[in-house]
Amino acid sequence: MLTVESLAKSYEDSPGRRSRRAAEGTTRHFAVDGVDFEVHDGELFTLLGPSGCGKTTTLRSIAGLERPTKGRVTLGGRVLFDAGKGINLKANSRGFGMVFQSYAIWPHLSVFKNVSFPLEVMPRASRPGRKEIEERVERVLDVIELGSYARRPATKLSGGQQQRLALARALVTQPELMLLDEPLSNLDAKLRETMRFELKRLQRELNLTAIYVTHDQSEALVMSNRIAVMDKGRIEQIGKPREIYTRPASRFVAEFIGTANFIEATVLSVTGDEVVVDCAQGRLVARQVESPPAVGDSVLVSIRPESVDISTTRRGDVPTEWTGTVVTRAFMGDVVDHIVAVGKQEIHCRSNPTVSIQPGTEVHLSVAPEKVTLVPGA
Ligand SMILES: Nc1ncnc2c1ncn2[C@@H]1O[C@H](COP(=O)(O)OP(=O)(O)OP(=O)(O)O)[C@@H](O)[C@H]1O
Repeated sequence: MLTVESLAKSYEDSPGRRSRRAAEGTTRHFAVDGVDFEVHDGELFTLLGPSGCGKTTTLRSIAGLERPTKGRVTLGGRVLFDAGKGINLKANSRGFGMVFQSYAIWPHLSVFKNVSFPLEVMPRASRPGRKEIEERVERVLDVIELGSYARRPATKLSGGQQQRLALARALVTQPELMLLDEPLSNLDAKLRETMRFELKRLQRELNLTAIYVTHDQSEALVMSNRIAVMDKGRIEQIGKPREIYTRPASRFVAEFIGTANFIEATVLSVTGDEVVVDCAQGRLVARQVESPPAVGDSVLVSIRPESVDISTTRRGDVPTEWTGTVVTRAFMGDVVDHIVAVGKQEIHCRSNPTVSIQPGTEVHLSVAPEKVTLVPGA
């Protein structure tokens, strides 16, 4: 539906930055540096990455609020921006609904008026009639479950309700694409979690196509159909949440998406999809279906804490089993973490709270081959 090709946006350096980078012979820096992706119909597509990685600049470029330096943006075949051809449609003619971090509802208007306003200010030719405006506002308020608050001043809503109101205001214009920039970041932790599910439900029920910007990896994993992980103005990996989590394409992605144990290793043998590597802890067996490495390659092994099985008894029937000593244990309600010293490396294990082993105890760690990820380019 939406296609973004070779998108780049550079800014003139600030004086401080300019003097730091004088030796590089440039006075510009790229906030977005060659980004390509497609967003499919009905999909919630997330741009995820640390602060300053270029998420917002990418979103604003798609919205028409920034003029990109290079690239092309099309929506259903319609060219919105093309640097080469000098095409740059105005933001208000791109047909997008937008919800930003500061959801800025209009405090002097009622809930109803906040939602009807975007329709009332439409150009006369496309503006719906009074009755249709009323119907559309009522329908949207019902969908976001604020129907009974229609006459209330917008300021007399809770934070979460105000956030939903901001969403309703964007939805009422029936946009082809919703652009959401950290829309939940001003809410407290508990409400943010509830709103994640609400937003996801709405997106699914209304079959909305949306681009969602966040730096919060758990938010991205819960809500997205697909995620693009960004770093330094570029996309590191695009994939479904599970793929990104279980098969990170780089160390950056593995580190950014949750915690992982990283182990340097060398490939000993490759038989079909079974890869045996040698690391400081001993042998480790991995099942690498996609692009297996070659014998002798240096690789980085990534193992999620919840993929490490911890036990006080030796299993003996598993391909990878290490012996170590519990260093610390932390109870976190729904899970228990153990840090185990295996030789010189500490391995982070996460299990259900029924497992609780005293520090100092000798334990055996095992990992199923399909839970071992060999990160390329290590
Ligand atoms: N108007 C501007 N002038 C100069 N540099 C800018 C401008 N806007 C953004 N930048 C720089 O571009 C880079 C990317 O910024 P951007 O806001 O896109 O990042 P982000 O990933 O959305 O970060 P955050 O999560 O903190 O909002 C940063 O280094 C930022 O300082």
